[in-house]
Amino acid sequence: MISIRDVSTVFTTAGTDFTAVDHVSLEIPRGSIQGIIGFSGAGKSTLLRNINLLERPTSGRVSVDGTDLTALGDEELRRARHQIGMIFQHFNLLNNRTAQQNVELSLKFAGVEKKERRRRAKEALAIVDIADKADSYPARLSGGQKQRVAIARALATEPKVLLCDEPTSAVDPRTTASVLQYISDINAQLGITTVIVTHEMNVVKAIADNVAILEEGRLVERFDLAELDRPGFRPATEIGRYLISDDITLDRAARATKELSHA
Ligand SMILES: Nc1ncnc2c1ncn2[C@@H]1O[C@H](COP(=O)(O)OP(=O)(O)OP(=O)(O)O)[C@@H](O)[C@H]1O
Repeated sequence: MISIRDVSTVFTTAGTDFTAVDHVSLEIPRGSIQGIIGFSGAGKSTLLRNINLLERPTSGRVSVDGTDLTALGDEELRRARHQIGMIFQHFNLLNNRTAQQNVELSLKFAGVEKKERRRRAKEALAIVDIADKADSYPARLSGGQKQRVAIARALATEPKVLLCDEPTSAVDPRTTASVLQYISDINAQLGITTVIVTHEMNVVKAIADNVAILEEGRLVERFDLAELDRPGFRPATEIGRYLISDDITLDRAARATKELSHA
C-alpha cells in the first residue's frame, strides 16, 4: 500500500515560492491501479515523483508497504527505490544501448550479478513480448516497442510499485491499447500497485480502479471508477464529469473550455 500523508511540494524560482502539490493525502491500496488526472500544471507529475522521492516533498510523508521513505537515509532510499519501477512519456531509454542492455543496466544498479542480470532481463522482455528485439537499439524500435522495453526495465527489479507518467501520450491509439493491456496484465498477474498519471480520460477509464483529481496542486476529488456505472452518480468536479464523456483528453477539454469562454 502507498500512503501519501499531507504532502506538499514547493518550488522556489528566483526567490518566489510556487506550491505545485498542496497538502495532498492519498491512500493507494496494495495491488490496485490508481489514476491521477488533472489539467496541465495541476501537479500530477510532481505528486507521482514524490512517491519515489525523485522529487522530495517539502513536507509530509510517503510510505510504501509501511516503510516511510521520507525518513530513510540516502543508501536505504537507494535500496527502497528498487521496489518502485517507473515509466515515462518519452520512454527515457539510453540510445547507445540495446533493449537488453537498457534492462540489464537497471539490474546492475540494483546490485544484481552479471549472469543473473542477463537471465532476468530476458525474462522481463519476454513478459512484454519483446524478447525478439533484445539486440535492437531504441532508434530501431517503434514508440510502443520502446515503451514495452521501458516497462521491462521497470519490472526487472521485481518492484512492488509501478509509477507511470503519461505512459501513452507519445504513442498512437492502437499502441495505447496494447501498452495499457500490458500494464493491466502485469498488475493482475504480479499484483504490482500501479499509479498512472494521464490527461487521457479513456486511459483512466480503461485501466484504473480509482481516480484522484488534482487542481492547482490540491486533491479535489477521488472516487472508485465503478461508481461511474451507478445510476445517478455525478462527480463533484468538472474534471470528474469529463470522465463521463467518452474519449476526451484534458488537453482537448481545456481548449474547448477556453474557446467557449472566448466565444
Ligand atoms: N523543478 C521545478 N521547478 C519549478 N517549478 C516546477 C518544477 N517542476 C514543476 N514545476 C511547476 O509545478 C507545476 C506542476 O507541474 P507538474 O509537472 O507536476 O504538473 P502536471 O499536472 O504533471 O502537468 P502536465 O500535465 O503539463 O505535465 C507547474 O506549474 C510546473 O511549472
